[in-house]
Amino acid sequence: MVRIKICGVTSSEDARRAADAGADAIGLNFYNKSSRCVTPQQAAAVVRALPAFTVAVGVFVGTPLRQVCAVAYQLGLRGVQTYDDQPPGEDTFPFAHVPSFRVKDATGLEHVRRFVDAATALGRAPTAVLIDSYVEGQMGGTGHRAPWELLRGFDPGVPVVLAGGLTPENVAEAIATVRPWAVDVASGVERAPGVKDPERMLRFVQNARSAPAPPAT
Ligand SMILES: O=C(O)c1ccccc1N[C@@H]1O[C@H](COP(=O)(O)O)[C@@H](O)[C@H]1O
Repeated sequence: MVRIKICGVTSSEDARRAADAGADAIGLNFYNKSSRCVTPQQAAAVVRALPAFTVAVGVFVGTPLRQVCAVAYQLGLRGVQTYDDQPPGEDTFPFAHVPSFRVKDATGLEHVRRFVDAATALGRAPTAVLIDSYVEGQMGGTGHRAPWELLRGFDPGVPVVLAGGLTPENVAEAIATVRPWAVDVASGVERAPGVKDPERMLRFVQNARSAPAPPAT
């Protein structure tokens, strides 16, 4: 069954609704240029509101490893989603690590493969890789689709999380095309920037669950 992360949750109400809708994970965005950015204090309230079996993942852009780890420990995050081009240097992330890539063409996918190979050779294979669309000057949360056709059959050696422009309307087709391990959505289930729409979250989860199962991992 495909895993589902609803990203950019900014309130306890939205966290509970995402969990009630059936999401496996919610994302807390600490990137200060995002309309979905939360402070660690706001994030703590959101994490407290989650039921026991729904995990929280932190989204960090350009944040030093030490700071990422401090926030993740403090909040009890299950995973960290990062946007750095290099595998973590000296230390292994003591969390599920999901490096994220904005991909526009085959060269971009080759870069992902090389990243995973290099990290694996160092004994630091990521838990999964997230593939998003490439939009000049923006790191994520763009509402633009990733190149699904290019991603058909893409196997970097670790599970793939598909993100970028997913909606309740297109998620089943995206899963059927790419067969990702998980899907991740931010803007596609919002009614305003940073505010989730309960009905869209529910339909997103239902439609994702009705799509063909991804390969077993
Ligand atoms: O959501 C953001 O504002 C954001 C900012 C910087 C990095 C990542 C961000 N979000 C991630 O982007 C994907 C795709 O977003 P969308 O569904 O196309 O709106 C989202 O799932 C987050 O993981």
